[in-house]
Amino acid sequence: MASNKPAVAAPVAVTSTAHPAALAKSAAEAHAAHHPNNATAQPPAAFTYRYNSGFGNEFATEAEGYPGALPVGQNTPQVCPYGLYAEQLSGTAFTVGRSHNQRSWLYRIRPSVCHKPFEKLPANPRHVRNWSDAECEPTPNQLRWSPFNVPAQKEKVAFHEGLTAICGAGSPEARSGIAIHVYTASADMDKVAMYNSDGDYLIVPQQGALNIRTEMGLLYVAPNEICVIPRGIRFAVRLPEGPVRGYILEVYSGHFELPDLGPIGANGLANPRDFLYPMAAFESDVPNEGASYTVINKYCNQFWAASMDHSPFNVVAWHGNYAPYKYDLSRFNAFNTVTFDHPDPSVFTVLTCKSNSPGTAVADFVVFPPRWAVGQGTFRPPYAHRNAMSEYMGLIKGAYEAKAEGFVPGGGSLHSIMTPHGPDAPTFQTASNVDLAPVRVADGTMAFMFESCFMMTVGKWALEESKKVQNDYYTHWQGLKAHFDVNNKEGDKKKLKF
Ligand SMILES: O=C(O)Cc1cc(O)ccc1O
Ligand SMILES: [Fe+2]
Repeated sequence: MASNKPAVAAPVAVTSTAHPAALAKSAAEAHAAHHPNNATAQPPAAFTYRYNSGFGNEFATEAEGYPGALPVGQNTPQVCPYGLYAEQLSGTAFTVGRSHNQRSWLYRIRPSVCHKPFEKLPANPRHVRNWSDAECEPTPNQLRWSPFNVPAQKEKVAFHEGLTAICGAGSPEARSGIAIHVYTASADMDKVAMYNSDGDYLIVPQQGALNIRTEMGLLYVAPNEICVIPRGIRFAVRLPEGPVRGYILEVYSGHFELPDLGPIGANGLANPRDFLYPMAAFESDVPNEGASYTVINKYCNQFWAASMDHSPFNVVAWHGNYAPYKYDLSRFNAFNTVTFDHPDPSVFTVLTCKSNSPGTAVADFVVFPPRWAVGQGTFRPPYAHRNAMSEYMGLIKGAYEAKAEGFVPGGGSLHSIMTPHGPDAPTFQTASNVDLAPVRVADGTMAFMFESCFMMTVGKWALEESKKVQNDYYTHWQGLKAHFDVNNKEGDKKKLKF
């Protein structure tokens, strides 16, 4: 969350065509030694990625070559440096308390208002206008999806065209609820920008890196990294490595923040300094006069388009604490038991979007990273359970510790409120018999969960038309046999067979 101490963050990269991990070779090597699963790809040299670091910091940044583009000591001078326009982007109500207030000041070639009227785009069967529609199904069944197909290059599906709503609840109108999407794409957003009026997007690439141009600058986000594009910020996605697939968590209220650490102390889980924010960069390859740009807006879950005769990525300098950011999941500093029993998965929370009910999240983003398992006398995989929260899970790579098969990278599962689930029969069998030496678990794996207090319905396309729902999912638990023997009154363990 926003720090109470507004401090201008030190840049982590002044000029680089490289990923921050490549900033200092020795540092990168040291990192790689401790984070063996960090397979973050290097971005192409054609783009320059420059970041500041520190979650929720107050940043001040000017595009390279335009020193002094930020006004000094005031936000709205009579005439801004370089003849730029000053524009405020508010991420919270003006009057929100200082610790949670978010806004940025953008200094741009022309203000955002210079566009033609928006026109509504035709309805798309992969979108959901209203999660309470009769065709969205609330279901108490365990649901699992096989991976959605990634379009071929020649199909030319851009990121904004490949958005597919899976499940959700509530509405942007009421500023209450969430949506979970999958995206698949095979083409760059070319002269097209998008923004979401409905809420924040937390994007989890699963296949293929994303080059995301935002109003605040460029982000390179590879699988095993995530990014957050807050409400209203315009962005365009390019695909430097070809076709992509990934997941999106959208929250209709609030913003993501780091979870409180309680007794853990001042450090651990996702550390604030590992969050990277773009430095100012504007689009120089598009002439600002005579160019044609389309801006797509998701507004109350409907898509609209407006044209502009210049690039919306025309911010030469900005300052503030409302901006997109990225985070490398291999930096997650996991905590777990060093004695016994399986802790609740909240111990792996990367980011949370709080509701007004203390301790109950609109949505948590939780990961299951590679780590050591050392619990003694313990059934180590996730336990059988029924939850007061909804659990959507996805897999970036590898294999998830509670599921022997069927849950594959790019696939997903939904276990709704009070829907029973847990380790499948083969996992139970193996984990009940395994030797409890310290072992590495989930090496080469990254599973995640979007956990939410909302009771979600499932979109018609995701449930039926996609044909990706695994109808035999429930059978994976049917092999869980009763071991209780009514005649074994002494509870003699030796008589138990697993
Ligand atoms: O259902 C799941 O696999 C997610 C999960 C993991 C875990 O370690 C404990 C509880 C839980 O819901
Ligand atoms: Fe669960």
